[in-house]
Amino acid sequence: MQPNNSQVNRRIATISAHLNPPNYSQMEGGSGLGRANCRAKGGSAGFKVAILGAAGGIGQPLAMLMKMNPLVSVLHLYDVVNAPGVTADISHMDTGAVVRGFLGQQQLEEALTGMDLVIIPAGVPRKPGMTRDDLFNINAGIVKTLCEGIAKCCPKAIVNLISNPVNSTVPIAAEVFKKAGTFDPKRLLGVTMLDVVRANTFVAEVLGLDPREVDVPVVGGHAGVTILPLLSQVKPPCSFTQKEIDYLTDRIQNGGTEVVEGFVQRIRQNMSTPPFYTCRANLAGICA
Ligand SMILES: NC(=O)C1=CN([C@@H]2O[C@H](COP(=O)(O)OP(=O)(O)OC[C@H]3O[C@@H](n4cnc5c(N)ncnc54)[C@H](O)[C@@H]3O)[C@@H](O)[C@H]2O)C=CC1
Ligand SMILES: O=C([O-])CC(=O)C(=O)O
Repeated sequence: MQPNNSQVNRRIATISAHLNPPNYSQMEGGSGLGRANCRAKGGSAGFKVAILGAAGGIGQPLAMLMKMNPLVSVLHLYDVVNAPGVTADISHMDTGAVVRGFLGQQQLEEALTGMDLVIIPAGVPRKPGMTRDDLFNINAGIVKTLCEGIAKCCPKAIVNLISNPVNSTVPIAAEVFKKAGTFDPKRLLGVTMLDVVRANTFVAEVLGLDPREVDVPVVGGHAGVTILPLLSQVKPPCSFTQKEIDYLTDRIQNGGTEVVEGFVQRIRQNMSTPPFYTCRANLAGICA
């Protein structure tokens, strides 16, 4: 059956709304997006998510996973390089979320306005021989600027910080939000789930179990000795010899270094970020 004129006009309006999104900062007094303006393609409501650093090794597959997530209706991809190409690619996926790209600091505020969740993998990753702390000087400044934008444009958003050193970037974000009067400890999360994932894997190997059946609580931070696996609290309940405890603690605390050092050859050959590491960090972001 042929669509009638009004149906055709509605379809054209929908397509042009996706291609030419409204200027959010001028809507609703600049106080954020209304639900009615945040529908996914097909019309379902959902969360508005921004990824800052979306063109990087973590950002790109994270963008893909978010585009696959049925809870997400609007996905904003921001980076200082390559955002248009990544946005075009991700937007071709046949899932509901509307994807929009933002390039460079002049578009940061537009990328952030009205967001419910902001995930930050922006910054530099470490190379073999570096500690996460070696990233502090450069990543601290990046995170500070991005968080100032969040405080201004989406002060109620939940913020997931992936950029390292997480032990320091989270306090930096907290200080920025305190200064702006928007700090809420329940809404600021450092992404450390990768430590839990590694702990589950290594403990399952020692116990001879399927990792999906193992739950190891890990507390503390996300670097070396600040990563504290609670091996006395493992589910299912079990016990370890001192040798096993030493082995597991060391392996869990240095899992990131194991990956970074292991890919020295890959980096020399200018190959991209290792796939499992990327995927796990992204799952960590989603689960945090
Ligand atoms: N918390 C965790 O579990 C994990 C954290 N990481 C950390 O995540 C960060 C990103 O790692 P990768 O994606 O592998 O690095 P990458 O170098 O592949 O990507 C970083 C991206 O950030 C962008 N960027 C740089 N400055 C920016 C700015 N001012 N605004 C917006 N975007 C900016 C870059 O253009 C690039 O696209 C690193 O600091 C790394 O250490 C990595 C793995 C796990
Ligand atoms: O170790 C790194 O540099 C990246 C990271 O945080 C991890 O893999 O846990």
